[in-house]
Amino acid sequence: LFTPEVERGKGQRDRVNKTDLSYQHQGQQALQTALEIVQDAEGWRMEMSESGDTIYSKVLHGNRKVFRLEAELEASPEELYDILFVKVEEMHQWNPSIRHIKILKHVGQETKITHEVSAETVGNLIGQRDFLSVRHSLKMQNCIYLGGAATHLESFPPHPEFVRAEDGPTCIIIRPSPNGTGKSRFTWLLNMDVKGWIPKSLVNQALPRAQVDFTAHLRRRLAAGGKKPAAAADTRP
Ligand SMILES: CC(C)CCC[C@@H](C)[C@H]1CC[C@H]2[C@@H]3CC=C4C[C@@H](O)CC[C@]4(C)[C@H]3CC[C@]12C
Repeated sequence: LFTPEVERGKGQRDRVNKTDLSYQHQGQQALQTALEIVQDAEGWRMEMSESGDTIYSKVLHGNRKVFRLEAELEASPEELYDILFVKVEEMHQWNPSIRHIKILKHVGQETKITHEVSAETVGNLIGQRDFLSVRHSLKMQNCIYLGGAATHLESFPPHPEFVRAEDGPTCIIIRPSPNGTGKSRFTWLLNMDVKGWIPKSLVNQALPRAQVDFTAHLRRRLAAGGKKPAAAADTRP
């Protein structure tokens, strides 16, 4: 792996205002920080490994436990970029862990501010959370990087209905699998502060579980191609 020079992303050349520049900077910074976590080889412990998918964990300074999923997916990096970044607003259609996801602001092609609401978990051990994040992408010749971190938007304060959690600094690295198979290597750093008063042991079980679920739903989405789930029947009289 190598660290891209995120400071000089194309977006930087767009004519943008101060706030937009600040969001671009936050996005680039999130990606940079997350890549540094992933690329530090020290201290990772294997949590689980099943049919080629592996989740590692590591405890960072300040006692935060982060999780790194490694998997191979049957799609090109471009296709995954399209599903995970361009069409991010469709994510709740194929991922039942997400109740709602909306782009609140576009900053150039590479940066967006998103609002996400997670679904109730089984038994509702961890209640619904909402997230306000800056999402940033960087496309290199082969690799595609997605970065993200919690952010603020004046026009979008925390909602009293939810506990606002913080996702990030987080990243996804998508690389083509070797030998031109058309598949991709997928690395996802989950670095989340779920907030609220929940036992750490519970959170540390829920997070790798969420990664396993996410990967399963993504695989189902890839197998279904562009097909949308059948629309609910119109029950109006
Ligand atoms: C355990 C409970 C509290 C949370 C479970 C839901 C988690 C797994 C959900 C909620 C919001 C989701 C994120 C929403 C948006 C994006 C941006 C996209 O480009 C890559 C996936 C990514 C980063 C999602 C990963 C999964 C995610 C973090």
